[in-house]
Amino acid sequence: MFRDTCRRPRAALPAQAAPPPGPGIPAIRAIGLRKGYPGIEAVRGIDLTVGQGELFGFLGPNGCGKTTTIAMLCTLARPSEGLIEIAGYDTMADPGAVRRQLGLVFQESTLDGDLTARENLRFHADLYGLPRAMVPARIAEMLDLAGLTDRRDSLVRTFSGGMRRRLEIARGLLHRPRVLFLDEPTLGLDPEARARVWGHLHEVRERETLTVFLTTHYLDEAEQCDRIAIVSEGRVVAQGTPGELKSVIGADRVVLRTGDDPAAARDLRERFGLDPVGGPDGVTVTAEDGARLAPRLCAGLDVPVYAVTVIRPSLDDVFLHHTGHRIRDDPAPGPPALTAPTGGRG
Ligand SMILES: Nc1ncnc2c1ncn2[C@@H]1O[C@H](COP(=O)(O)OP(=O)(O)OP(=O)(O)O)[C@@H](O)[C@H]1O
Repeated sequence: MFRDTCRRPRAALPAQAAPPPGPGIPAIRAIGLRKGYPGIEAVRGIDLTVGQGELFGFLGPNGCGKTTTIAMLCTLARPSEGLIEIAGYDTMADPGAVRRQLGLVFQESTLDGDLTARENLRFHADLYGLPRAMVPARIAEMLDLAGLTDRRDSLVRTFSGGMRRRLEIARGLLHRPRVLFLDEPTLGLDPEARARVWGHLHEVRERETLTVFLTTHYLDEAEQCDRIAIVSEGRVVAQGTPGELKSVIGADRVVLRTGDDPAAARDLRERFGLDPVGGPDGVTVTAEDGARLAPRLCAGLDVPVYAVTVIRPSLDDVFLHHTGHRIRDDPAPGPPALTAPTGGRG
């Protein structure tokens, strides 16, 4: 959550959309980023490179330094050490040019409930100094994108949580930023509202050339990221695509429910060279590619196979492996499982 280190910029911001960064220039580049507060080193040497157009997830347990890092990337807090470039602009040397590149959506709503949706957007357009002639059309475009055109003249305090989030994202995009920072964009929303916010985000990414830097504690949101960095105690401890991160921590598990588990275990050992483990759910083997192995096992065992389940390592397993915590403190949903009933042989 953003605290006092992290305030919205007060000064009016530049009028023109920033020119696009040249090809090959990262949307975000941070080198050796550190930030200390009295008695605590919140960020302890973070390196990050985020490419143009990426949906980048920044995950970590509470208090690991995510918000402090975002505050520095957004020019809202000064690093104790390190270099940051946003679309090639140095945050320290050229903060104005950097802010022109940024859209910010914080955990806590900064909408004015006593203004309408349209008035909130107009206020933001004035704050960012958008050319007056383009404001009505851009506001209409953003309201349309947020699915709020028919509520444009309603007071924001009458909006649901999901509508507010969509309006906040629309507002963050009004001045055509190159990089959108989203701090827990769907926190506290019900599943339907979360799905709509994500639908909105995907549509935005199709329409606008945009890099999204996202923090989330939701597993399904992390799964949608192109790449993820996992932070623990102020450092990046793992980085990669969701698939890469999962493949590093281990293999798939294939669980077989059979008519004769001891015989199946013997077959698995002798014919397939596997190392089966028995349990209440059946016989389990591990494999690099469980989905490919499962049909071979079904076809090759002499005992009847009633069901086969392939369990892949989840991002939650990855998170636990690197940080010692689950992504959420409350029980997370289990990993996606492919269960195929089968007649087997015999
Ligand atoms: N202004 C501040 N003064 C002193 N300590 C701070 C300040 N802001 C953050 N901290 C401390 O720095 C550490 C990192 O905080 P930060 O808010 O960056 O973590 P976070 O990963 O964003 O946590 P959360 O997921 O709970 O929002 C924490 O120990 C926090 O208490």
